Amino acid sequence: MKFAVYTLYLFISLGLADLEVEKFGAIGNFQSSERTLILYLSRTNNTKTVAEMIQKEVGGDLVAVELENPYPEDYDAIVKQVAEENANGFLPPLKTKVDMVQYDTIFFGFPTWGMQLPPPMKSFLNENDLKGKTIIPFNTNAGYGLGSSLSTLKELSPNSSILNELSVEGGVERDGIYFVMEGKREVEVREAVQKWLKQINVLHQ
Ligand SMILES: Cc1cc2nc3c(=O)[nH]c(=O)nc-3n(C[C@H](O)[C@H](O)[C@H](O)COP(=O)(O)O)c2cc1C
Repeated sequence: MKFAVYTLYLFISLGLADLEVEKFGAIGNFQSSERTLILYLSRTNNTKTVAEMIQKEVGGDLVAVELENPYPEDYDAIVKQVAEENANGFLPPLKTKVDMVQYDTIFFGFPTWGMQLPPPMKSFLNENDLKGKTIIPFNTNAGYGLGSSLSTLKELSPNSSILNELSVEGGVERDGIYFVMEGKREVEVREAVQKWLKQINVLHQ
């Protein structure tokens, strides 16, 4: 009898332990996606598409960075304005306001502009306190890489933990190549996003 009771107890506790693990896993995932922000700047929708791919994998809130005074449509004009802003340290005011208290994890997406972090992303880091939060950078560029953007991100968020970035080739607006995240390229980038999310342990293998 004693043995039977003990066996029953063992079964119940093992069962409960199993349940606990499952519950914890589910709640863990749920909470992390609830408290995840996917923030991005995008002019020709390449970085936006990567942001949407990330959201599809991990959930979270997708927010575009928008300016109070939008940049000119003309490519040469925006290049000139961004170069001036970078040289003067001008931080363009943002229309986008985010209550950061609700987030622990911030996917931080931007195109490379003038081999730097675009001024609106510098504005965002200046306007918002990301202390104690995890920042996960992602980027698209015309094939020249990230330039100084990651070191600027680190400088402007000294009290955050910054995970390894994803950087992929996007458009080449200079040459009239705007949106490229379709067909074969979309499939390649989606695979790169999934691989990266596993490497940084956001997705499980
Ligand atoms: C103002 C401006 C400056 C750019 N400077 C660079 C650069 O320095 N290096 C680079 O590889 N691509 C540069 N690009 C190209 C973008 O990084 C690339 O097209 C990116 O995929 C655009 O992302 P989006 O579609 O999300 O706006 C620049 C684009 C713009 C509009």
